[in-house]
Amino acid sequence: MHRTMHRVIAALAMATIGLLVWHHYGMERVIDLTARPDVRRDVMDDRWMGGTSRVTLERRGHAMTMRCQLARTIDWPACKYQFAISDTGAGIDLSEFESVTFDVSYRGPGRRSLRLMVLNYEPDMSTLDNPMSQKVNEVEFEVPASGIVRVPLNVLHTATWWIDYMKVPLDGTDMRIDNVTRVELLTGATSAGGEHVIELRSLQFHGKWITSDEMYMGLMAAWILCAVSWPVLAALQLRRELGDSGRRLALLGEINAALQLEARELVEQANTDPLTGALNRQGLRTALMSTASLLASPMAVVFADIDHFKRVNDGHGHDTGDAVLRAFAAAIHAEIRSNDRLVRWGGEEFLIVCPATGAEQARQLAEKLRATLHRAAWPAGLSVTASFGIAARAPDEDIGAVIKRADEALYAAKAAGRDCVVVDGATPAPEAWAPQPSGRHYD
Ligand SMILES: Nc1nc2c(ncn2[C@@H]2O[C@H](COP(=O)(O)OP(=O)(O)OP(=O)(O)O)[C@@H](O)[C@H]2O)c(=O)[nH]1
Repeated sequence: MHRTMHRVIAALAMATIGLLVWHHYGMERVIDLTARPDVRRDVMDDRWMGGTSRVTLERRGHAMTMRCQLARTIDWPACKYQFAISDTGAGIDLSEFESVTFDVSYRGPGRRSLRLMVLNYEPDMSTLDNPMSQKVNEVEFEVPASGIVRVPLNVLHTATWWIDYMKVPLDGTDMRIDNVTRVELLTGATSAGGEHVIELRSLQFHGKWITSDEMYMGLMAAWILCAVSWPVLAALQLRRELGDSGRRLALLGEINAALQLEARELVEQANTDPLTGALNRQGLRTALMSTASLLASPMAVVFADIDHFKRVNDGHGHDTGDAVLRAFAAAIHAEIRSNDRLVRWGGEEFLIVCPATGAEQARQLAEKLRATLHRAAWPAGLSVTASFGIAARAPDEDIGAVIKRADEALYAAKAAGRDCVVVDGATPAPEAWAPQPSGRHYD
């Protein structure tokens, strides 16, 4: 943003300098009365006022030559060029013009002077039926024998004879050239009698397309706008940046939350057996490390192993075997407490870690599970039983050692004929030798 503003200021500075130079040396607007097709050009002598001067006109292209036999037989004898711009009262605005130039040659007796009259139509005092009612602004100036004369327009003044004639109040006597309908160039007021030959090659009004005042006002407005807009733009930029960083923060928050969720899911996946949803060995390790109460005495471990599971796979296919494993884990999960942990130890072998549980309680749990398996409905109409080995943890005993003892008890249960519960170091409960349940069994 700052770079943009610097560029704007540099551009504005260059535009300012360029405009000032251009305004000073160029930007010129010219109205050429000797060339404009809508201007009627003519000459006139003083016979209409009772004088006896005589005038003739020769034209050569845009150049005009007025031959005037000036006769001083009246008070104000004169010959003149007349440039009629408008007969309707709708003239041209010369108020923004600065000067008028005459490319002229003058041959004649006495002083070489000319009078410029600029007639301004002002609706509050001028009427179309009386040409004299237009305000007469005039100035008299010396001219060389031949050359260009430049007359500044601000030396024009309202003719006193016209003010007298029109009886204009004081506040209406200011020089105005904002609605010029006629321009006249006359012989001087005191020109000597005799022949005056005046060749006029051009009569041009010069001004600028933009007045100095307009230009300075415009430049000032541009600089003020620039100065005011700087802090406003800076504030807007700041707001946009704040909004952007807010949005970035929100996005980062969302990404963070998604990553956390993903990380949680990954941890869960790493700790869970995908087939049964039970913990895997890594899951048990994590649970033991994060939940100290799991090992609080008394605690027991129950090993459960599906009997003759190989026959399920062999007889009904691996998919049915998987379904049995899922149903087995679900049946056990439904029976254990929420603070017990079910772990798939491998294959068809499961471990139940039971905190705050003694050997007898664990045995009762295993019996309950055994009965549940008997009652459960299994895929493909199968009957599924399991053998259970139990070990209770001695104070300060390593968990690995407890699991090993439970495994040995399980081995004993298998050896004892399966579908029974064996407690490590204890005589298996009488139910361990209970008769086989009815229904299909793989023996
Ligand atoms: N469908 C399926 N079978 C599995 C999976 N993991 C292990 N098994 C099978 O489980 C069977 C285990 O067989 P064994 O170790 O002989 O045990 P068993 O047939 O249950 O016999 P006992 O334990 O002595 O009653 C093997 O055939 C393994 O292929 C599993 O994820 N899905």
